[in-house]
Amino acid sequence: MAAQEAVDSAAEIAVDSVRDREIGVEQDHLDLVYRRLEEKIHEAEFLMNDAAKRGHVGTPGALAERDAQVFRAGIHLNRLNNEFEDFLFGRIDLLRGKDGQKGPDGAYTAVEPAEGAVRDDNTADIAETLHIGRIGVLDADYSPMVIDWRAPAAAPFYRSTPVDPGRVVRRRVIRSKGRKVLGVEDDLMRPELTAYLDGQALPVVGDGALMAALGQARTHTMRDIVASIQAEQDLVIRAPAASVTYVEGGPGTGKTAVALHRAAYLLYQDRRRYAGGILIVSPTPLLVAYTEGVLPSLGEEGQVAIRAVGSLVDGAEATVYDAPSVARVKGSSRMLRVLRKAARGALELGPARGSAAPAGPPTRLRVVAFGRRLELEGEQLGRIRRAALGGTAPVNLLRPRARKLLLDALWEQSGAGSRHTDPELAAELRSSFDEDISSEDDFIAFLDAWWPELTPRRVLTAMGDEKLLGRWARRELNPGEVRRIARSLRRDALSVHDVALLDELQAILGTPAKPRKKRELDPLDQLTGLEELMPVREESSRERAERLAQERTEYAHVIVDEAQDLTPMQWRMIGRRGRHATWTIVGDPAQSSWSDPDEAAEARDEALGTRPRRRFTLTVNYRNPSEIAELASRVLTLAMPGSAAPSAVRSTGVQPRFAVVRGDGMAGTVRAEASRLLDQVDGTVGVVVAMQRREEAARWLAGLGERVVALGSLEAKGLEYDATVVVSPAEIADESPAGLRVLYVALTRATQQLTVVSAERDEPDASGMPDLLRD
Ligand SMILES: Nc1ncnc2c1ncn2[C@@H]1O[C@H](COP(=O)(O)OP(=O)(O)OP(=O)(O)O)[C@@H](O)[C@H]1O
Repeated sequence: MAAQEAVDSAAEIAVDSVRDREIGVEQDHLDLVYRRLEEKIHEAEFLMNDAAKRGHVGTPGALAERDAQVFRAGIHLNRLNNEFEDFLFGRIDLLRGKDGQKGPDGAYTAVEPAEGAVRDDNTADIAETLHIGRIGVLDADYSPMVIDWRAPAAAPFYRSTPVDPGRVVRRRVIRSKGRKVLGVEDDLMRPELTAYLDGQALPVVGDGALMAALGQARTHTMRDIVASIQAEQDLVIRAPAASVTYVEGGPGTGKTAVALHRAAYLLYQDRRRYAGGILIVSPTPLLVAYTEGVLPSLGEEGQVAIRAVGSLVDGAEATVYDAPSVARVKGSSRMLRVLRKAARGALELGPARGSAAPAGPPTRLRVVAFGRRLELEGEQLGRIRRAALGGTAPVNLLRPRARKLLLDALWEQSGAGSRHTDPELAAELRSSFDEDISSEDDFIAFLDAWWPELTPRRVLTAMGDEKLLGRWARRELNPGEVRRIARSLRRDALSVHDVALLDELQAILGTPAKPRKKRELDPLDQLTGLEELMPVREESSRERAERLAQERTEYAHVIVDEAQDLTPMQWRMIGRRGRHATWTIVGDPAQSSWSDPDEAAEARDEALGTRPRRRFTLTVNYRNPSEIAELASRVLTLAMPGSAAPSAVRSTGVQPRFAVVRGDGMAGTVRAEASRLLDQVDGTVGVVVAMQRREEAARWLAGLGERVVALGSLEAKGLEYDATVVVSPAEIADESPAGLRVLYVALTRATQQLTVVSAERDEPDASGMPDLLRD
């Protein structure tokens, strides 16, 4: 026994010394890279100082040049400073390549080994070593010291697998913090080979980087996966941007991670094109907050807007949830016809409350022309309104047409047209008639009240009146639906579905062209003309991102995460933001909380038009251990018979735990289970309950600290925790028509441990397992 221990400990010491040596090798390289980076920072600072000096010259040309230099140097400095932290993370050791050509990044381009690179006795020499990082760094001779992870030469780091290794022999992930290398993890892509580097056998350290990454404790923010992107994910990230890239995959297959890395890749690959902005649409503000840090960690911030689907309309923010029966109607494309009717109907309500004009629609137009009184009323006005609304333009933009039709009717009533036979004279008279009437106060007041400028909010509020909505929705909704929708629109706050309705209304109403506001100038600058030459204050990248997000209504590329949840009305809203865009759509039909997937698919296809689709499927579950994945797959079988769950990449040996609510009630049981998990894991614990219990669940957990959160089932979308407590599967499943799929989402959030708490309605068996989860 003692002898065996001595052998084991000798082996451990040997492994440790190889590890230390290899860490030292990478440390040497990192030191060199830092030295080079410091030189570059000095260069950038010199550029900035030099540019500042030129500012004293004062000619417009020198100032413009100074601005350009400061801008470039500022970007450079910013990137270098930001990306110093943990920016070198990978290395590949490669066999000699087929073509012997170097690509633009200084690395050899061939993916396949040259003939003879592997000798007959299965030995080979390493011909090239590449380091991969968040940015590329060249040495003074333009040889690559670090290759940007998005460059073509870095692709083998991600693509190579033991099945299809290409030139890669060893793939190494380097863990570093600031200037210090902390560890290395190797994967051998050609384990059958004995490879030599500089005459020495190639050492191998660790059990592989992926497992190390997956086992880490979770925090409340997502980490990038740049060091361990897997081959099937890499294919999606680097897929050409053309048309529509469609990615499906079960829970935990990395869809969100892939979507974020793809945004960074697209920017790297064609920054000019994506200056038009990339929009990432996320289902909830929680998921936005969870994923927000990933792009900055990849060195990208300014061009990408991540927005929750309930925050896509400026000035509107979804803060409440609709009951499933209300959501089902509001999200459906039936609402389109209701909104068109409502937008037209709301014209008849007269001026907005609070405006100077008398309340209610005016019934009579009275003006004086050629010394006589002209009047339009009743049916005549109704006819004119209907004729004006026959136009195809948005309702607010039809106002000039309505004005013209009113003037036509008044002109006809005046009889002046028949008094002049000379067409030129008649036209002149008509134009001065129009001008006189249009500037009359009575006419202006009438038009404002009779064809008020409508805002989406005003129409939506009007739809809260059950009688009016009943009239506008007569052909589309039944009386029960009208009652429920009207009631939901009478509350102060908006739901995610209301936001899509507002956006649709904006499209139906249109925005009348406003005169452009002139920028206010400092009077002194105006006198000296200095204003033109002053450089604009530099924005921080966050300010810039916010400004772009506000100014922008259309994007060059749109990425939709959790696309399976979008309703037809939401697809229309997002479609308007990407009319000329290329798209990446990421989703999993099995996790859809929308009750009519076919209708949503139709709306999606309409939003995407006829652009060709490129489809990818992700097949490996990186989040859940097999023990949790197996349990969740039972619900998948109920929710979507015949569909396959992704295969879990690891197992922990810890089975899900089943607890049953007993004497002390649900609050006590859930609190006790959450506390237990807090003791067992280092990271976060999520407690998922039916939507109706969200608030009480937060109270159950009061005082347990920040590592634990309570979530409604719909809020859990896309998030993950070290451990989860899923409370009453039956309650979650019964809450909506898509309840089983929502339960599937809830059960697939944990990276380590899952506890299921059952109440009476779950019909638990003797072991506490609820009916829905039994095999
Ligand atoms: N290649 C990888 N290396 C390391 N971690 C990975 C990798 N791919 C995915 N992960 C991790 O797996 C987890 C799940 O990823 P992600 O949330 O992107 O999956 P998803 O497909 O969007 O899941 P869901 O559909 O359930 O929301 C995350 O913690 C992510 O960091």
